[in-house]
Amino acid sequence: MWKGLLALGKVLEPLGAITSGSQFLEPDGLFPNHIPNPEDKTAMKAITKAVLDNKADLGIIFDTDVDRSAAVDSSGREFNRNRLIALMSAIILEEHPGTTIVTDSVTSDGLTTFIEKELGGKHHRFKRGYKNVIDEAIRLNSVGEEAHLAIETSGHGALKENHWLDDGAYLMVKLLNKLASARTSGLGSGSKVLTDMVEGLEEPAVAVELRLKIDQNHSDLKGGSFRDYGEAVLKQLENTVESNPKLLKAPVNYEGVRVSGYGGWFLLRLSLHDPVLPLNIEAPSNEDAVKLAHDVLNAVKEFTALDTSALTKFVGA
Ligand SMILES: O=P(O)(O)OC[C@H]1O[C@H](O)[C@H](O)[C@@H](O)[C@@H]1O
Repeated sequence: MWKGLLALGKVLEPLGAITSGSQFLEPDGLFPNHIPNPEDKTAMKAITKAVLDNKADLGIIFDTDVDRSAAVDSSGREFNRNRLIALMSAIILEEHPGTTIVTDSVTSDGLTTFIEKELGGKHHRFKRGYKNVIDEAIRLNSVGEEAHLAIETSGHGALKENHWLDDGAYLMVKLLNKLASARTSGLGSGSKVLTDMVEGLEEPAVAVELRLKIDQNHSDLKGGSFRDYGEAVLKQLENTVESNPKLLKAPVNYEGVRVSGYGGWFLLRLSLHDPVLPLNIEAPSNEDAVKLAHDVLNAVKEFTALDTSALTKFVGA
């Protein structure tokens, strides 16, 4: 948070920005206001409210060490998760036409269509983890595929021009540059220029993440590791998907099991750090999301060390 203060004092105010509506600037390790995470709904609600209450042009939110960020436009629309990636892709693809955008694995199908069909770039959906996406972008460049942006739905992002530093503040500076140049070239003030850049992005009606815990002390692990157990769950799901004509496994996928069906998709994968299988589902309606969840539940329900209660609740809802 102190870096956020630094950004306000050293960058925004000398540039003439009015920052008086800013909030929660006092560092407090107990995080009394909300979880310091730009993916968190309460955090985004707080910044959105501040933007609307203060009639601000733009809201900017960071995590504590400023490597994750998100923004809010003057109408209260969020630039986080897929929308932030879409916006950053639009900016980077103006500067580097045709370049590859590297993202994490939980990005939406709509984002791929937007990057490839609307912006003329290439979407390389890789693995979760900021280090994974950055290393992959560096690797692509080293084998002759140009990539300038590596970014996660978590709000972590890195640019080639910024030496691949995982730097949420730099992403926000790119947005501010865009605002400033739009104003100078008479394209109007305020954040509309940014909002217009993501206009063609299709967003799902339903997007959920359910995190299914593996009980490491459960006898069903038979003394094995939670990773082995998680892999067995994924294998079982993969086999079930292959025998279900309504489901289609993603032809290119770098982690977990990603599947399309009922107009939406799901991804079940192992968490990077925890004994957890995060399940992301996106669908055009709640009914379709429940159908996808149902198919996952049916495939994994025999794994007794896996806590499927969140999934059962979602299916029953
Ligand atoms: O795999 P998960 O449990 O969802 O966690 C994934 C996240 O882990 C850490 O927080 C990393 O810094 C992020 O880059 C990553 O996205």
